[in-house]
Amino acid sequence: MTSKFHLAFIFDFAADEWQGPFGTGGSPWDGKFHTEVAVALERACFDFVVVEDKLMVPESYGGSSEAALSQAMIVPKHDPVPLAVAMGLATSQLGIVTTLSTLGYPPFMTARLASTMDNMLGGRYGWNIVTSAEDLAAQNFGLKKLPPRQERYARAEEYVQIVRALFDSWDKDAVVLDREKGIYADHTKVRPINFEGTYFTVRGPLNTVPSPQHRPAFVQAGASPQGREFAARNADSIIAIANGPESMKDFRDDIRDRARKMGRDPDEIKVLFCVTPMLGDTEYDAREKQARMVASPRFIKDILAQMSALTEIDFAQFDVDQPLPHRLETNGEKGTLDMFQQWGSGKTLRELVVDGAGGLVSSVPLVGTPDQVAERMGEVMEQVGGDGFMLTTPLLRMNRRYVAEVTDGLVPALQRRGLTRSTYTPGRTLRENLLEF
Ligand SMILES: Cc1cc2nc3c(=O)[nH]c(=O)nc-3n(C[C@H](O)[C@H](O)[C@H](O)COP(=O)(O)O)c2cc1C
Repeated sequence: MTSKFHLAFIFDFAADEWQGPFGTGGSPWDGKFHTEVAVALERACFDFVVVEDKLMVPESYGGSSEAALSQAMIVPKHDPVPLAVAMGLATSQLGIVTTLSTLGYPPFMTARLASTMDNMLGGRYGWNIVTSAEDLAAQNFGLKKLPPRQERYARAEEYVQIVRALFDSWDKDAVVLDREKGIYADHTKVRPINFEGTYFTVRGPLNTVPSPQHRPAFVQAGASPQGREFAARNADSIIAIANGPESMKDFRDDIRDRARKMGRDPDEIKVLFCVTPMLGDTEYDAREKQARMVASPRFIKDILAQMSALTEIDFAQFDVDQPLPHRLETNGEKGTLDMFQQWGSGKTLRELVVDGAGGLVSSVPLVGTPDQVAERMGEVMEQVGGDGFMLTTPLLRMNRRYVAEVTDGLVPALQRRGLTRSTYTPGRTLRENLLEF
């Protein structure tokens, strides 16, 4: 019998599927559409939603921003934190995770923002820790180039150490609210951290009250050896991509081994694999939908433009009907690139896109009726060993129909099989929900 597994969802505060027949018009900028999605995810008992983020306008595909801007791909994108407030106030149990880059925010501001959010959301906030992966982003923060991965993660380790120390700069019981003695906070329970490291100097203490989780949940998506090491040390949940059940199992086992060696209980880390279910009333319907999507010339171009944005490699330079001329390397999102290029397979670029028909982040194909897909998800989790899935769409574009297929078709089918949560325990924090099974 498969034990329960966790569900999360990742989207960005960007245009919906604005050109499709079920899009919502392409202007979700008041946050209401995404908030409505968060409410639907809570109804389906998802553990959390992640708001992805990037800090640049891509110019890698064809050496121009045209592909990104004309198709609303990765950009325009609004800041995730105000959206997280709106989503948090419209829900009461769903975890809300926002991406904050260690490149863009000083650690004091991240700690302050995370503590404020966790207070406002009653212990449901999480931070998706990213180091950013683009020269174009680095150039928005005073750098000429993105530092090499090794250095980005060394800096991120120091950064997280500071953020943790800032949360601990207030004892849990520092706020006493003693009306008789006239004491709001006990100053002996609040101390500077006086941190001096290689990259940062931070005095502290934090100037917010301790939050319900004290340390909000940490989410991370490292794929390289450095990224995995960082995630195994720090994350409560890891966003992962892999190539089928065997590679999913290898990834999870690797993270758990690394965590064990660091003295952590591996069960404290929930590895959630990205999938992009394609659902239909019948299996034929679902397969037809998938075939229509991959046959569209726009889909091929959009996937390649997205790949260019994430890796800063110009995929417009390659013939789509030939194999890639050599193995590609990037200082950007290497895991995504390696999975995509399947080096040695001899496949043409078009075949690589069609192969990854679930998009760049699909760990295992899930095409069929809600019952078929639910059954398959259960089998895959059984093979992998746990912990759950991170649902999304091939190009991060959403419409209401897709959300309803997931929350009102797939999730009930999972729940009928006892595979996913069908209630929340009231009052639990995001981290407690993750640790429940
Ligand atoms: C599903 C998924 C979502 C991600 N979301 C973001 C994001 O919002 N912002 C970002 O800068 N990087 C994001 N990343 C990139 C990761 O943080 C990480 O850099 C990447 O997976 C490569 O791993 P590495 O840093 O160990 O090479 C995401 C990666 C994946 C697989």
